[in-house]
Amino acid sequence: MPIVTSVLDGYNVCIFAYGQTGTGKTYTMEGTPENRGVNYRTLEKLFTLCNDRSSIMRYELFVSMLEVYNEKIRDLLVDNSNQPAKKLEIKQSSEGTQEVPGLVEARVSCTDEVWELLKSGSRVRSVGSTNANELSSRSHCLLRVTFMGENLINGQRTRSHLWLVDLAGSERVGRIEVEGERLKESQFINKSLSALGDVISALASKTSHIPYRNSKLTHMLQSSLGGDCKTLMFVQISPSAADLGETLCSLNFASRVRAVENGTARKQPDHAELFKYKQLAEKAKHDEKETKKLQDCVQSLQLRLATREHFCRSLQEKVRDLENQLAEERKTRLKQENRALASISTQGALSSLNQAQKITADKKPPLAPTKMRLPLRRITNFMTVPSPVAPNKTRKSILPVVDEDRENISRPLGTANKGKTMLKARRGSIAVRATPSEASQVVQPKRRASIATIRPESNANMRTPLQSSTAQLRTNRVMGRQSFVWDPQRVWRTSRVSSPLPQKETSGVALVEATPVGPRSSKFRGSPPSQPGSWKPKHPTVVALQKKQLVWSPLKLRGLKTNKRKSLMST
Ligand SMILES: Nc1ncnc2c1ncn2[C@@H]1O[C@H](COP(=O)(O)OP(=O)(O)OP(=O)(O)O)[C@@H](O)[C@H]1O
Repeated sequence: MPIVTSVLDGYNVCIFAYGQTGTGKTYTMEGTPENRGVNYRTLEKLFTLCNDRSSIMRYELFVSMLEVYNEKIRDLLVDNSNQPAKKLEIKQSSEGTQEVPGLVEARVSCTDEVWELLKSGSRVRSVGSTNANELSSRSHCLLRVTFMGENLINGQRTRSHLWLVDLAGSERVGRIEVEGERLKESQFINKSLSALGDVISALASKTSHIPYRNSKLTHMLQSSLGGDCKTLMFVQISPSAADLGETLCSLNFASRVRAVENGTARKQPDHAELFKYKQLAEKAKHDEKETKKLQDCVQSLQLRLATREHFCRSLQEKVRDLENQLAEERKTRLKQENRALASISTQGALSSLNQAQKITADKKPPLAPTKMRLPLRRITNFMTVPSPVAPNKTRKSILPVVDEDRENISRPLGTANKGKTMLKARRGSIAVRATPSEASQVVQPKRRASIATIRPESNANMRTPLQSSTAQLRTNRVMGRQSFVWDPQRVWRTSRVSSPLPQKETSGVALVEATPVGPRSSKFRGSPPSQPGSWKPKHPTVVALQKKQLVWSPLKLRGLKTNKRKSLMST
């Protein structure tokens, strides 16, 4: 049987018996133990072929058996004697095949197992007694054998079905004289066979619509009748001349079936395997989409990273520029500080040299300057009267200082002068202390301005122009030379040189008036001792002009010498 071999090759095969009732359809399909029917022989042949191909192919066989009785599907392999029959429905799978969910599929490995199953199913099948057949089949019996094949060489899998169908016999209701339940069964049988005839006619005429769903039988055999399967039909006819009409009908039906061309049969791949491959393909597609999304995300992150790197590079360049600028500014400032220190050291050296010369001349030990000094500022003949109130640091320094340790304080003229009311020429030294911010930037020596004045200590209300000027400067925060600007952060230190002039209270004013006031006044203004030798200035540069009662300064001394020369030359 070549058609049976096709099942093992992966083709769907359908073998069914059609004919008048009592003509031997069941006998042909099932047979007897002595004369095996098509079902047994087919399965026997298939098992033989499976054994022959065992080195190449591996098969698994599953047997299902059902009947369509009165347009109802019933599983014949279920022992439902004690339970009501479970209702089964035909469903179309995703692969386009018709499946009956819940149908028993018994795995068989040999012919004997199949035979036992067929016998058990046949016992359950609905039969009835009619005038034509004592054990007439009142239903369509369908035996489905599923073959799961796997090629051991290439791994190809197939899943094919073999349908072995024993149709109920067509019969004339009036002739067989059935009533009641048998009449109803005959009507359903004739209706389903008529639907089968319509499907065959539609398939033969190649119409667009094939009425498969007009009956459970045609619906179940849809893929076997009009699909890509191989179909074989047995036509059972009666040899009796009385059944000539039914015989002609059966032959006409067989002629239509023979005219049906379904096209080339195709191998049926394992749909489960195909479904698995489909799932793998869908998963690969999904993974590809995810990969594309991740690639887009990575690309956007790379763009953001590149943007941030560019921004960081620009910031680093800015920082580098600022560092270079800061370094240049530091260099410039360092140069300026070096220049300032050099000039200060030069001036300090000159002043020290002058002081050393004078000390040598006076044979006095030089005063050891404890701190670096700037050139003495120009001293004006204005001196402010210290205010009795506001005891701040600056004002305190203006008050008469009696500390003998202060280097700029003139020594007292004698103990006899203590307690006497007399005008004393005083010199105020104003020291400037650099603010912390300035000290951190530029190292500048403490500045000191020496101011000589004469002020009667007894009368604090009297003010000389110098005092008024000092007061005014204190108010205006401007003091000394024009280039000397008052800085509140600095501390002024004034020291006074007591004037040795024993003058009256009003003589201070006269003395001050007699003091030459010019744009270039001497740096130190003090009163010389009243008697030569009685007073010796502590500071060598401070010389008081006693006779003229003027504040003495080296510059003035130089000017006086020049004027004396000029006057001598003129005389
Ligand atoms: N070729 C045959 N050789 C011997 N007996 C046969 C043969 N064909 C049929 N019979 C006998 O005829 C009787 C009816 O046969 P069978 O039941 O197979 O008919 P049927 O077509 O299936 O009827 P129904 O359609 O009503 O089921 C049976 O008793 C069977 O043994």
